[in-house]
Amino acid sequence: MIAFDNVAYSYGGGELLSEITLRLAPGSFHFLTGPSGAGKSTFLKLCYGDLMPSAGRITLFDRDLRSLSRDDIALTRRRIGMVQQDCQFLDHLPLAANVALPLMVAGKPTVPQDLSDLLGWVGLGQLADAKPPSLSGGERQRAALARAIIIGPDVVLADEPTGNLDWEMSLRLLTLLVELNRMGKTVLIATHDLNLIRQAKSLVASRVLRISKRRVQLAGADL
Ligand SMILES: Nc1ncnc2c1ncn2[C@@H]1O[C@H](COP(=O)(O)OP(=O)(O)OP(=O)(O)O)[C@@H](O)[C@H]1O
Repeated sequence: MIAFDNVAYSYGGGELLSEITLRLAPGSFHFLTGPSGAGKSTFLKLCYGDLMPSAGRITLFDRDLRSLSRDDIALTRRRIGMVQQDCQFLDHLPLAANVALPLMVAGKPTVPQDLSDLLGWVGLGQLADAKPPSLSGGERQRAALARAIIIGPDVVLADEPTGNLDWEMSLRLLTLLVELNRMGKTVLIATHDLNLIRQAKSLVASRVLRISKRRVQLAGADL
């Protein structure tokens, strides 16, 4: 689904990520952890085709990222839902319109019942008409998740989705991501919150990737 073969990445100075070889299998659930500045967001951007590797090969849905045109990358991204660290919204549009935006961009119709079901699923049914500035951090994150999945991606990438949330809201968000995984979606969550990772172990069979010394490796049972 997403495969890295001996991938390296550099923003121009020394290598930030080196010799990364891994596969995210369909239906798998991964955490990505590591200290601040280790390259978690960078890794997700590589998975999203937002950055090109400096060396090695990234394959998205069996196609080499380098061989994809801009249009191909845009199409490929419809199969990958990304929840950004600082989820941005169009503040003048109601929440429902913000969540439905990817459909509009993709030239697909918005089915009101589907949109309403999705907002209900993330617990924002009552806030469909609210403007983004009035939302709490947890509401924004759940809105960002709804927006990331409205187009029906196969993969969901989430960058520190619980970064500013209290524990109860973090668990709620984690539960939604676990439910998505049970629906068959491949999930990758970048987080420095080891408690969240420990909590997830009772909910889902997950693997933990850790960035250490520029490499991405499977973490052991020492978390
Ligand atoms: N566009 C960029 N240009 C140059 N350097 C960058 C750029 N984006 C990130 N970096 C640097 O790359 C390193 C890794 O950043 P990244 O955001 O991927 O780390 P992270 O593990 O997600 O950190 P955090 O947990 O703090 O979000 C940092 O030192 C950062 O300053």
